[in-house]
Amino acid sequence: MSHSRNVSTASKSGGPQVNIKAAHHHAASHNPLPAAADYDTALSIEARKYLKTYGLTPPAVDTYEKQNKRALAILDSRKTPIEKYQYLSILRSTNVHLFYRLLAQNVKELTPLIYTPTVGEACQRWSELYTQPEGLYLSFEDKGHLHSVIQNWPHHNVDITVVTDGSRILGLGDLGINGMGIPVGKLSLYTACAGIDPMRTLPLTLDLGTSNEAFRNDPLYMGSRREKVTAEEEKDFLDEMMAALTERWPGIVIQYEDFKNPFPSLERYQETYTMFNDDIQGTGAVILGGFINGVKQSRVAPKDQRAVFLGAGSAGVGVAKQLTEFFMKEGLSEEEAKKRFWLVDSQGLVTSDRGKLAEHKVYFARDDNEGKQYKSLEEVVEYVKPTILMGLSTIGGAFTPHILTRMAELNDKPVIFPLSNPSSKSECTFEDAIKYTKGKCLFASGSPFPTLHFEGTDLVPGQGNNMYVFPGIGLGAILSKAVSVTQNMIYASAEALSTSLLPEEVKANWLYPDIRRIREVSVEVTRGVIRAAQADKVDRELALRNISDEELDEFIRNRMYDPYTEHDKVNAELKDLAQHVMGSPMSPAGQANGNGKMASRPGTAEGSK
Ligand SMILES: NC(=O)c1ccc[n+]([C@@H]2O[C@H](COP(=O)([O-])OP(=O)(O)OC[C@H]3O[C@@H](n4cnc5c(N)ncnc54)[C@H](O)[C@@H]3O)[C@@H](O)[C@H]2O)c1
Ligand SMILES: O=C(O)C[C@H](O)C(=O)O
Ligand SMILES: [Mg+2]
Repeated sequence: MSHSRNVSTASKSGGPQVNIKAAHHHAASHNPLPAAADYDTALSIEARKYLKTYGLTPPAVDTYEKQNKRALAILDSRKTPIEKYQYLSILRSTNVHLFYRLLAQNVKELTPLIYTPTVGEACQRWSELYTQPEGLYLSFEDKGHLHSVIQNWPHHNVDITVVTDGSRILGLGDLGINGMGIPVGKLSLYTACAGIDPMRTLPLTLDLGTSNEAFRNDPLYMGSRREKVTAEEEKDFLDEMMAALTERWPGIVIQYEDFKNPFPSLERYQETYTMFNDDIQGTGAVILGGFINGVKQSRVAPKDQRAVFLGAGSAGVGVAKQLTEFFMKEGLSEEEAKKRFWLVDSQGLVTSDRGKLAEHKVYFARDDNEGKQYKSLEEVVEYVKPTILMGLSTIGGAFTPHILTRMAELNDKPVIFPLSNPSSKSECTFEDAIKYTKGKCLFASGSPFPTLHFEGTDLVPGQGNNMYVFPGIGLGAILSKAVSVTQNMIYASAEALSTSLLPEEVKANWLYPDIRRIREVSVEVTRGVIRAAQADKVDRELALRNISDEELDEFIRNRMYDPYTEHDKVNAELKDLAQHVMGSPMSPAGQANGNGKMASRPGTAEGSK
């Protein structure tokens, strides 16, 4: 991600410096997609003249501080989370650097607005609230021509895409093309958390029909009104899409997100493409990362753990598989390890004698139930007497006061992880978990909950959300130029996350590091992922093999997009350029070469990184 082709400008006293590369691109192509800072009020007067935007923004040159202050005040004046979400979306598309500067300074406060829980409502209302393009839509009708639709994406370089078919958006069901909020949101987190260049990301939503009848009948719905295509049709479509994406961008990393049944495509593509499934693998890794720290605190040995999972879907099975691998590394045989898990779905305890099971549930099906079937979670808890309760069921409130109380009777430190998103689907709140376990539980939830004052202390809830790992998995795959994303790379992300806590975070019994440190945490996760790629020999950036961990960390940091320092790096180039093109000091645009036209500017076109 060298920025050598960029140009930027700076105020003379070391004030804001603003990238004008994409502005040029924008002016040339009228690209309405997120573009850098074209009309940034922090642009110097010289830059505005150079860009011919002089006069199109208010005369004063803003500092970053003023911009932040103004944006936060506007945000504050918007009353509802969705209004704040809308303002932030507009900010991202009109001044991408300001958006990420704001996010960098307020990551804890703004993440719930750009991501879960607010993104859930944004998706439910996407077609109602739609105002601007933010990603690429591929329709089933485009089959046979996906390659040419993909050519329409206006940015020449893409490092990573997040793709959904909208069929299982958070715990909100099939939202069809309204699911676009998820790729957009996840990629914002990629930039905020791991410094992936926002101009090199592709939010991608597939319109393969929807099983959501209300949407199909909604006049405002912006997707096709067909029923969801068959699994076979979807497979053919995805085959074409994978080939077309990698044809245009050979190094692209492809993250699958929020597909109703993502197991077949993970199996089909994971060895031939640089791809992973975030709901199975990212979730598995993030929960393992927190769990490793939880085990240390609960002091229950793996062989004595008894984990009840409410929800046996992509996330439930993904997490159970990841914990199984951990138990095996801790000395259990595979058979012993998988016996530590009791999965419960909408039919009750998953047993091998209860009738035909979906393929992904077979591995964990119990065969020691002696013919008895357990339907409710309460029954299962009484039967199993678990040490761990995981929620990946999409059923808000499923961890009832009675169940939470029981968990505290059974354990000194019960692990209570209500992981379903958004907040309305969380199996319990932080407050209830603390109240009914009398403050004993080790807690993490998928969506954020506020700090709680309990018996004289402030308790901070852990957030077991895959946003702690997927940014580092993606960046690690990009920087190592991995040909595939291996299971060891996923596992390494969990280990790196678990060891990323500061001594004071460990002392405070946190399971996850402070989200405000996410960029540093992502450096550690990225390093772990790169080292695992090297061990598995799937890396193609061979020079990284022989450098020390410290050097690798430095390399990773240097490759991260930083909305503050981005422009420092290229500032010198602008000065050179200004002299080369127009003489110095810069003269107003339009007078540059005496004929009313700008001279051609070397190094400003996209496509040469
Ligand atoms: N915290 C995170 O990082 C994270 C990551 C991925 C998914 N999730 C959340 O996990 C939830 C599930 O995601 P998924 O991809 O596994 O979905 P999925 O549709 O694949 O699985 C849902 C599971 O819940 C079960 N279920 C539904 N109703 C139930 C009921 N009444 N009682 C018991 N089980 C019931 C289903 O049978 C199924 O096994 C979603 O809310 C999602 O937002 C959270
Ligand atoms: O999107 C999230 O916040 C986590 C996860 O990927 C989910 O599907 O819920
Ligand atoms: Mg997801």
